[in-house]
Amino acid sequence: MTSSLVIFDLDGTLIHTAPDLMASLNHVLALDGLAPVTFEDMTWLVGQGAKVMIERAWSHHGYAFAPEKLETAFDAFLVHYAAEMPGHSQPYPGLLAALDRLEASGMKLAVCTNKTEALARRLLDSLGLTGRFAAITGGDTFAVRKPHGEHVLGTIEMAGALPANAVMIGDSINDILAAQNAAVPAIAVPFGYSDKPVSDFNPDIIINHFDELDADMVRSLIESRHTAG
Ligand SMILES: O=C(O)COP(=O)(O)O
Ligand SMILES: [Mg+2]
Repeated sequence: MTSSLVIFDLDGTLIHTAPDLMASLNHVLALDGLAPVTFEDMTWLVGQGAKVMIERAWSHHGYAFAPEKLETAFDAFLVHYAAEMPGHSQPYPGLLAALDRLEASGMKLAVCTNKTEALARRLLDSLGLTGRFAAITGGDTFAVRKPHGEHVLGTIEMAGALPANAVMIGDSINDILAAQNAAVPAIAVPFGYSDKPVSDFNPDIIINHFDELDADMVRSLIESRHTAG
């Protein structure tokens, strides 16, 4: 039988990265003399990768930018963000124990993030976590990214699992929609970066802390999907 697969979003789900993302974004904004964004703003700036984050911050400031400026700003962001890694970024409380529990039950783990794959790998490397995941895919790994279901399905395939045995855990509407588009059960966490309550996205279940996540929960979500047809 194929192993179950638990797929994690990265920013705001596995790792609390917003302070470092914000520092690098504010560095880029300052290059154009723009005011910094606040931590509150990060709840709607994060989710579609760094390029969209920069564009959203520019629009927020009413900054009329030429599209070619985006590549320069993105490069400046990458240099700043990668240089500080892992900075203040840390796994959320209870995460490492939850990964241990799932692995001990024979489950595979994967990461499906809209960060670029290189940045995601670098961050996970810097925290000593890369080896725990059967697959790590980013917003640039495939032709599409979350909320597209193919990003989730591609991650499942790379991890050597089957959609019928997978669940997705995330903090934003992109994660829950991507799971729904891939027809896999969705677990939402309310402690990440979302400007709307995660209950608005109709996940199958919400966990408030990683202490709640175990193999029984994953199995019952997968089984309930099968009985529901
Ligand atoms: O960095 C982002 O904008 C999104 O990253 P995530 O998909 O890991 O939440
Ligand atoms: Mg996220």
